[in-house]
Amino acid sequence: MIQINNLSKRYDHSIILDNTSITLPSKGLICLLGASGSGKSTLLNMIAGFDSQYSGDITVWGTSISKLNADELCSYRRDHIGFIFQNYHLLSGYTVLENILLACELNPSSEEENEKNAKELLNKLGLSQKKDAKIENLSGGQKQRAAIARALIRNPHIVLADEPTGALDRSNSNDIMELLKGISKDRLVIVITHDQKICSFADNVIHIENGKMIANALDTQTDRTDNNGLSLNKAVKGSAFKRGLKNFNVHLTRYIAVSLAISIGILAFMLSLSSGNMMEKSISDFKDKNTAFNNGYIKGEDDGTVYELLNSDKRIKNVYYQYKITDVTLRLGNKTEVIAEKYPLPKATENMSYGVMPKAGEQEIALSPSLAKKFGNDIRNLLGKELTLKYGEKKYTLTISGIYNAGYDDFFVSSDIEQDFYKDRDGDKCYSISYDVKDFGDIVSVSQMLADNKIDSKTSAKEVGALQSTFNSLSRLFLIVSILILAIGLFISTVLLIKLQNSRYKEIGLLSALGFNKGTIGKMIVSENLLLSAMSAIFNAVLVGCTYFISRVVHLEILITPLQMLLSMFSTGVVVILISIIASYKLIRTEPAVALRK
Ligand SMILES: Nc1ncnc2c1ncn2[C@@H]1O[C@H](COP(=O)(O)OP(=O)(O)OP(=O)(O)O)[C@@H](O)[C@H]1O
Repeated sequence: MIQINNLSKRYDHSIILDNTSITLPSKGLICLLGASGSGKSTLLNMIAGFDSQYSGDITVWGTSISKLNADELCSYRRDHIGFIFQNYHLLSGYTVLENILLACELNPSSEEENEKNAKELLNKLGLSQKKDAKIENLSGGQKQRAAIARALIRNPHIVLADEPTGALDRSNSNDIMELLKGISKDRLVIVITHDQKICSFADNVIHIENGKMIANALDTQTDRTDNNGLSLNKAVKGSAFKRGLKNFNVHLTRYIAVSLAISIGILAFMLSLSSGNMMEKSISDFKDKNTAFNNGYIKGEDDGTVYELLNSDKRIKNVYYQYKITDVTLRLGNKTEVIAEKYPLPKATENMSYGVMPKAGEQEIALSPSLAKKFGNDIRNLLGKELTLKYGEKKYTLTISGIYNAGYDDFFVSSDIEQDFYKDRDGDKCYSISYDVKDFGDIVSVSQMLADNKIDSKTSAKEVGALQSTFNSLSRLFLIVSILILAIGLFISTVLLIKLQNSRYKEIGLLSALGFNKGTIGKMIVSENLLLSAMSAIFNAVLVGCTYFISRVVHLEILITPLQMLLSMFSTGVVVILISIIASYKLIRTEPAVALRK
């Protein structure tokens, strides 16, 4: 027996039900009639325990459901209520059988037993042929039967049907009503309808008019004994992850689109960060080719001023005066050449034909092509060969490290050997000054400082400056484009996720109506979000891998370090989780009645 006492319901300022009372029997078919907007669905929602925002009291078999907490209401809905929705509320992407079994997921009985019951019910309803058909491929009448099967599968004591025949033709309507009439023999069935002909099936009719429930005398005498209290079993744990996985499969296409959009955005962003790596690679290539890249050369005599200026600058090291030297003998194999006069020359601006400039500490020498030819016709073959250099009393064994472009007989040795040449020249007039810049990044600024002091130095500052400015502009451009791609990716995926979640209010409302509590629904959505995040991270890894592979094939210097790869995957996962939390926050918090109305 259901006792409704002094029930009032208002939405904002409009009163829907106005301090109205009625007692309903435990068995029989009751039709609920009333004008559109009179509050029929509102009343049904309150009896079903979807909506508990009202004043007054609803007592079902001696238990006031108005006083139940959210979890108890879930148990009540799950164990006692079968609800047939006006618009079926069946889940697309799921089969007929899966839709029906959804109501059994929180059932303690075994999966086999539930499936057996579902199949028997489908048989009775003439839907056994369609059990494996996707719900969206069914006709209106078939959908309504599937919805009835879902409402009956747990053999509820109260069946509430909101216009179950609204979308059906007369013959289908009659079939459905016959069915509901049949099951009302041992339970209470309340049917909302606008159709007077449907009322001919009813044992009683309740009218809702001006916020009041009006009925002919209802026979409730026979079920006084049923008022011993509702049995409210503890919530049975459903596998939120299993449900999340199933949902993930159903919405897979949209989830793939979201994952791709985010992964591409983050990949673009990571690539722009990798432009720093490209810069470093180009600098190291430049250094390999031009080993005298940090050397500076200032021609002319000095009274100590320039020397002091260079030595006092922390960015500069290895400052020394250079002098003209004479009578240098070079010997390779059985060939000897004498250089009568050798003037110091700038190293950083020399172009190398083969090999590299001599490096300090390596005992190396570079020759001009005309000098090299005197030791062998194939000058390239000379690289790596050992040569003896004699200057005064000094004798050195040096390896030929390179051949540089010059039209006369000349050579370069590394700064340490060169300084050794000049050991006893203190007091002589210098020809030039040599210095090294410690850091690559300071080459341009040191040249600028010397220019500001009206000192003309020969360095690789122009090349280095050009390299840096090209890279700076490229990196800036790359960063802007990648931020744009990232923003577009984030925007698209957020919109897709919000749209997807908005389309799911009915599904969440339905689960709630079937007795899934907020915690389980929340866990289900979180599981989906985690799966989406994992999928996006994997997509991102695959995209990074493909980009890396393509860059190798087409010889593009795109460098992504393993750490950046991990970071890219990790940030993709985190971004997806954040967006999904934002997109599903409202969804998880929405009350079932509100969710079902959306
Ligand atoms: N969540 C809500 N917020 C505000 N107003 C609401 C809400 N739900 C229902 N209403 C209003 O309450 C009134 C009763 O709605 P209800 O759906 O119960 O009517 P009904 O009798 O079932 O109508 P119909 O026969 O057209 O389905 C309507 O005016 C409706 O606009």
